[in-house]
Order: sequence, then C-alpha cells, then structure tokens
Amino acid sequence: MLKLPNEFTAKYRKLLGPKADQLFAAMNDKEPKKAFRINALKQKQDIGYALSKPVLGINNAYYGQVSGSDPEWVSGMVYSQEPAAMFPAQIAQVKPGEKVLDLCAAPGGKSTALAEQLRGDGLLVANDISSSRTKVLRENLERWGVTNALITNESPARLAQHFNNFFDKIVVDAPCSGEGMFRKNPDAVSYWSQDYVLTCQSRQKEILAAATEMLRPGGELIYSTCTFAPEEDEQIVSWLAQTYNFEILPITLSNTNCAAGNPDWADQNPALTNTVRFWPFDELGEGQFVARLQKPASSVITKAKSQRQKRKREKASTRHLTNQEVELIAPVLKPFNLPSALSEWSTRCLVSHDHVFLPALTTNIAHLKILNNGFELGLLKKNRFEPSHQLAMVLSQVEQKQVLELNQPDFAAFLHGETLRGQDKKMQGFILLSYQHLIFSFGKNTRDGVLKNFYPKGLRILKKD
Ligand SMILES: C[S@@+](CC[C@H](N)C(=O)[O-])C[C@H]1O[C@@H](n2cnc3c(N)ncnc32)[C@H](O)[C@@H]1O
Repeated sequence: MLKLPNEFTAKYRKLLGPKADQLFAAMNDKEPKKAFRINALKQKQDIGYALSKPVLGINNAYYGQVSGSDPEWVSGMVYSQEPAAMFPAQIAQVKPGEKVLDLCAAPGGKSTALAEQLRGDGLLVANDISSSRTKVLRENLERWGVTNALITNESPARLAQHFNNFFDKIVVDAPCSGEGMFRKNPDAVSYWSQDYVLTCQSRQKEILAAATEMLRPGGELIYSTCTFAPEEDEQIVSWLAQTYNFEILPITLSNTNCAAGNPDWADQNPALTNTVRFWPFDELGEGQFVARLQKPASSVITKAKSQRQKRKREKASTRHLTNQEVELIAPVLKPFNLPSALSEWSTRCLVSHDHVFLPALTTNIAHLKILNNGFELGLLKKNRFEPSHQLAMVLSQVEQKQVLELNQPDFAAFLHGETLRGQDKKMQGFILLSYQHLIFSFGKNTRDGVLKNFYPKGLRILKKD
C-alpha cells in the first residue's frame, strides 16, 4: 500500500474532485503496466513474447515484460518502456532528414523511437547531463542499431552555446517530481513535497530556456513529464507561450485513452486543452503529460553576447582513411551484407585516435563532451582491424549469411564473456553470432575451433553462482 503524503492527497482532492479517489485507488491497487516496442530498424524476426495485447496508438508496441538477458533485448530487437512514456516520441512525428535534439535523453526510451523515425537520414543529438546515465544511453542507442546520433553529456546551457536556432524538433522529457511513477517506483514518494515540485518547475524553466535558443524559428518543441503536478505541466506550457510567444499546437492521437490538459490549472489559456494527460486510472499506463509547441517563425532567440562563450578554433583531430587502412578493413567487411547507411564507407569514414567512424556531425562540436559521433566501424590495431559492437548491431538491419547460431548454454556463456570451443569451423575470422536467430555480437572463429569473445566487457552479464 502506497503511503501518499497528506499534502499530496489534499492537493489532488482539490484539483480533481471525486476523481481523486479513482487516482489514489489506481496508484494503490493496480500493478504498474509494462510494455515493449519492437525495433523497426532491424530485419523482421520472430520474437518469443506474446503479441496479443497491443499498446493502442503506438506502432509495434505490446504489453509484456522483458528481461535484460533475453535475446530480444540483448540483440536490440525490443526496448522495454512504460506505455504512456511511448507517446512523446510518437507525438514528435519526426521525418527522415530532420535535425532532432533529445535534450534529457537517458536512458534512451524516446531517443530510440526518434532515431527509428529518422530511419538513418538526418541527425539525432541525444544528450543527458548525467555522465553515468549518458553511458547507458549510448549502450541503448548502439543496441538499437542507430547510425546517425551524436551522443553528448552536457548541460542544456552549454549545448546551447554550440547549436543556435539549429534544430527542427526538440524533445524535452524533463526531470520532474515523478508523481506519475509512484506505483512503479514507490521510493519516489519519500522525495515528494510541494517545495520539490516548485524546485522541479524552476529547473524545467532553465532547461527550456536553453531549448528555445536551440530550436530554429518555426521548429517544434515536445515537452513531457511523468508527473501530474500542474506547476510542472500546464503552468510550464503557459509560461512558454507567454515568455517566448510559442504556439500550443493540437495533438492528434488515434484510438488512445488520454485526457486534455486543464486551462484552469494554469492561466486559463484555452489552447492548453491541446496538451494531453495520461492518468493511471485510464488503464493505458502510468502518468504522463505531453505538449507540442511551435516557435514563432520570425523569432530568433540568442543569448547576450557577453554570455556567449568565445569559440576557439577547432583543431582538426580527425583524418580520412589511407589506402593501406582501407585494404586492412575491406576483407573484414567482405563477408557481410552492408546496409545502405554504410555505403561508400571507405571514402566517408574518418579516423580519430585509431577509431574509424562515420560522423553524424562534423562542424562546431570540438568542445562538447561526446560519447559517440555517428557510427563506429571499428578500431585500427597494429596491422589489423577489429570491427565494433555497433557494426554487429547495425548489420542485423539486413540479411546476413556469415552468422553462427548458438544454443542456449553457449549464448549464456558468451554473454558472461567466455571463449567457446568446438564450434563450427566452416566460417573463419569475424562472424556474427545469433541466438533464436537474433544477432547479438561478433565473435572471432579460429582454425582450431575456438570462438573468441567480442561481446563488450561493459555489457557482459555476471554469472550467477
Ligand atoms: C525523465 S528522465 C528522461 C528519460 C528519457 N527521456 C527516456 O525516455 O528514456 C530525465 C532526464 O533528465 C536528466 N536531467 C536532470 N537534470 C537535468 C538538467 N538540468 N538538464 C538536462 N537534463 C537533466 C536526468 O539525468 C534524466 O536522465
């Protein structure tokens, strides 16, 4: 039983009237909803979960539970996500070729969906302020097979110094008081106070002020939270409309159980009914608020010059591949069918500190904390080339022949980091590995039947004793 603070229950009784009891009952009595999305970037494969309960309004999404050692997860075929949290990326309606920023992106639920909509064409900048969470964001985007993301670990204000009036779309899935997640994460209740709600509100304004600078005139901002608090929802949207003259755009969702935002909970701007609220008593998922706004076409928001950091000249720390290096890489890639995103890799790839990569962006980023820029093909080592894990995750976008299917014990042993013996010797060198026909890693097969482990150390699953 959730012990909700008295101040919380009194507040929502006042705001919701008799519906408040429905809210408290849903928060107390029902299990949190679990769901997953199937990756449309990868080759279609059968997966082992029941697909009988679709999440209405979201393509390729179903109710069900995913475990971190399932082949579906390890191969990047599915992403586990709370159903209501799937809507902000859907509402963004990203088109291939657009420049998109996911400003508070970790662990990557929205970013994986935004990248899917871009289909490898355009740019996704996926940023988070927390370095440990940005690491997980990188792992999730890599697993998902994304080739065109710049992954950064910056504060919104620093990012704004590099990207002025730049993005077509910005998603701000803001840090919030998390009321909508109380039944999923009961510990969050202990942080709650009305003061905390107001602290979150001022942080959201700071983040959004930076976002408004980065959005191009006419560009769209998708703002979402997982809290019910009007101070962080309708009141933030009315602040954006008043302060920056943003228009609150309608949201069209088909076949979905959600409610409209409430103008009475802010400045009574009738356009606030264009925003949407997901309540746990609607049976779809947890709590979520989403707004879609447009920056005025004529507006260019720039910081005062005195505040802007002087840009130092960027040093050219990257170079193109030499012919010798191309000759080293080509035989490693030859057995594989390359997806179109990797076409003409030999002329398009850059090298930085022996990392061979296809950049998502090359200009104006030298001073950013970057975890990955685009697509890492692999690493040049003395007279040899080692393909990256990201390459394995991207190769599963198209049909492959150089694939070794493992049995369950070998799959589990490989995830623990073990070297396997007695495998099929027909395929030599780097090969893709699959379990239940889902490609999850590279391995290297030697002539004497030893399969070396190339599953990244940071992703390995500890062995249970
Ligand atoms: C609700 S979570 C984002 C969830 C993510 N969008 C997803 O779908 O997986 C909010 C994120 O905001 C980040 N954050 C916290 N304070 C921030 C700030 N001042 N600026 C930018 N991001 C911040 C947190 O590290 C956290 O990862």
